[in-house]
Amino acid sequence: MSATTTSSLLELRQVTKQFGATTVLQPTDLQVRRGEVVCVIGPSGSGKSTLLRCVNFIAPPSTGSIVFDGAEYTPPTDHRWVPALGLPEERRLTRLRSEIGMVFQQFNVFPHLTVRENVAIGCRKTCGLGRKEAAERALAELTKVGMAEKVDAYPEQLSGGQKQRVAIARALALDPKLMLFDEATSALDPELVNGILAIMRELAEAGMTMMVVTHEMRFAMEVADRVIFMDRGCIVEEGTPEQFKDPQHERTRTFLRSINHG
Ligand SMILES: Nc1ncnc2c1ncn2[C@@H]1O[C@H](COP(=O)(O)OP(=O)(O)OP(=O)(O)O)[C@@H](O)[C@H]1O
Repeated sequence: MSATTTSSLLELRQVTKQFGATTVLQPTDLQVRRGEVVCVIGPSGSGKSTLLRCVNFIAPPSTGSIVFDGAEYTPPTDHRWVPALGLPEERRLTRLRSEIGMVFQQFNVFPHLTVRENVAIGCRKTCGLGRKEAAERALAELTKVGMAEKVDAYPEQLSGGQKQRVAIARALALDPKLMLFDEATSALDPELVNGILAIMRELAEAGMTMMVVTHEMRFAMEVADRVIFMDRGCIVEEGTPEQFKDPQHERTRTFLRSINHG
C-alpha cells in the first residue's frame, strides 16, 4: 500500500451510482485522510448527497468499491438491494454503518422516543450496552451538545436546532470514525444555524474525520481542510479553501458567483 493509502480512512475507487438508466454519480475516486474535514459543495442535483450515501451504503454504489479503515466493501454484482446480500455481508455493512455517523437535513429523530431514548437506542442495539450504561452514555453525549435539560422531552416539543442536536448526539454516541453531514443546517431557521455549525466546528477541531455537504460557504472556507466542487455527478475541482478563492474551472467560478450573489 502507498503512504497515501495507509493514512486514508476512506477511499472511493471508481464509485458510480445509477438510478435506473440514469447515472447520477460518474466514476469517482476520492481519499479522505484521518482527521480531515472535506466539504462538498455544488449545485442542486449535482450528486452531493448521493456521494455521501454511497460512502455508508445507504445507497449502495452501482460499481466500484469503498475502502473504509482498511476493509474493502463492494456492491452486490447483481445490484440487488442490501438486505438481499448474504448474512456475513450484511453484518459487515452493519459494522460499517455503525462506524460512520450520519446527520441528515431532516433530523430523522424517532418521534415516539424521548430525547434520551433517541440516543440510547443505538447504544443498546448497535454497541450492545445495557439499559443503564446506554442511558448514561446518552446523557453524556446530549450534555456535549447542550441538550442535558431536555432529555425527557419528545421531538415534537423541540425546535429544529434542538432536534438536530439530538441527531448529532445520537451519531456521536456510537463513537464513529467518520461523520457525514448532509446539509445539516439547510432545514433550520436562520437563527439556529450558527449553533449547529459551532458544534460541527468543535468536532472538526477535536480531530473528527468529516465529510460535510453544505451550502454554508463561510463554514467550508473556515473549517475545511479540503473543498470539493461537484457538478453533474462529477468532482470538477478540489483543493484547499485558499485555492477555492481562485478556482481553476469556469463551472466552479460560475457556481461560487451565483451563491455569493444569492
Ligand atoms: N432515489 C433516487 N431515485 C432516482 N433518482 C435519484 C434518487 N436520489 C437522487 N436522485 C437523482 O440524482 C441526482 C443527484 O441527486 P443528489 O440528491 O445526490 O444531488 P444533490 O447535489 O445532493 O442535490 P441537493 O443540493 O438539491 O440536495 C438528482 O438528479 C436526483 O434527482
